[in-house]
Amino acid sequence: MSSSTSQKVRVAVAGASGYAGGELLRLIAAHPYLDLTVTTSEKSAGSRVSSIFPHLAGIVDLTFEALAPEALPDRADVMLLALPHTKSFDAVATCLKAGKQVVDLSADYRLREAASYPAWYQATHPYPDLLRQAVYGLPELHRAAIQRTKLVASPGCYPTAGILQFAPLAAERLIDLRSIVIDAKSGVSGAGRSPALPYHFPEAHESLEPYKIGQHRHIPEIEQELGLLAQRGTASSGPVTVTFTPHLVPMNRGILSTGYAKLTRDLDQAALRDLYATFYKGERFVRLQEGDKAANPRHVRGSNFCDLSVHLDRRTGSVVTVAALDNLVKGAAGQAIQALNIMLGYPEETGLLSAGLFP
Ligand SMILES: NC(=O)C1=CN([C@@H]2O[C@H](COP(=O)(O)OP(=O)(O)OC[C@H]3O[C@@H](n4cnc5c(N)ncnc54)[C@H](OP(=O)(O)O)[C@@H]3O)[C@@H](O)[C@H]2O)C=CC1
Ligand SMILES: CC(=O)N[C@@H](CCC(=O)OP(=O)(O)O)C(=O)O
Repeated sequence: MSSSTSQKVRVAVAGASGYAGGELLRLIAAHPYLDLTVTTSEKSAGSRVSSIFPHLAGIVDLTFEALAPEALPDRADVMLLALPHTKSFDAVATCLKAGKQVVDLSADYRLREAASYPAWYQATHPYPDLLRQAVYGLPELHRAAIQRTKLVASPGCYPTAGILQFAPLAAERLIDLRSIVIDAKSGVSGAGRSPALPYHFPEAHESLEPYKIGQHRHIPEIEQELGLLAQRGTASSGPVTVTFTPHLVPMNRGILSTGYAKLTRDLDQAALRDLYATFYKGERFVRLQEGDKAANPRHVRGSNFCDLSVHLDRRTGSVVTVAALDNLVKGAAGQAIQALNIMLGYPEETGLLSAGLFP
């Protein structure tokens, strides 16, 4: 592999003016084998990237373009799509038809069943056949399939935390799979750059607000992936159900996800920790906390790490798991680049190994 410009892979980012798009631009600029050639935005077409993202001045020297998906394949080898939900349905189909590799950051190709989309996204999936090609882009669970596919559906931010924090327990069926409760908190950037009133500074600051209780569209994503893990090697695990309550917290970025479940076997703290250490052995972007320390979003801000901790609540026979990640990095752009590295055959951590910002 070489980092010379002539051998770089040309990358287009659609939806580049949003928060996830901007984070993709930042990470691509630091990547030795990727060359950003196209940045799309309708509203900011004609503006310099640095005028919309001043932190990228001197780093990204491009202008936003209002390009239809049909125009992307001529200008790049791979496509990263950071468009709103339902806006990627057609864009993905167009890029695949042109023979390109795609990583889609929206939810449009995350759910295996087309029948789930009307209920959770108020949309009929127009390409159920393409759903069967899509690989859920969580490298820690689907690395081999990501390597082979042309379409990665990059996970949502909350599901990345919720799935990673329960995966070892679900895979070994050590918990009651219908007792999972996830109480998660997200920074405001999770809602994108043009959010509704509750996300504006005077409404979100000094506040803590639960929302979409029991109805959030990330529920089927978490249940799908934990269910697949629980079914591995058994026909009789039954469905996974998750009670999920997201909260908006007055941080710019970061997710803290605290999960609870009833243990089905008598395990001590050391056995729980061993289970997680074994499951995530060799995973570069999952960090298991030492001792009884809980994961904390302060330590992952700006980085691609997901920090995890697992705690026994002996008195109630429950396990408490904690996950912390940056919603815009491991929860979005970093994870997308991690998957792209795998698709392209680069070392998975290429361009992603910087530490978070502290304090
Ligand atoms: N924010 C986060 O933490 C995470 C986001 N994601 C996903 O990434 C995607 C982008 O999210 P985010 O960056 O937060 O959102 P933003 O609202 O910040 O950005 C949306 C982007 O899409 C473009 N866009 C908006 N409407 C349309 C449309 N109708 N057709 C084409 N382009 C449009 C915007 O361009 P324009 O300048 O023209 O308005 C902008 O570039 C979403 O699918 C989201 O689910 C995934 C994980 C985490
Ligand atoms: C704080 C906030 O509003 N967060 C968003 C989730 C953002 C995200 O990662 O999810 P998607 O990629 O599926 O959009 C929400 O609750 O809808």
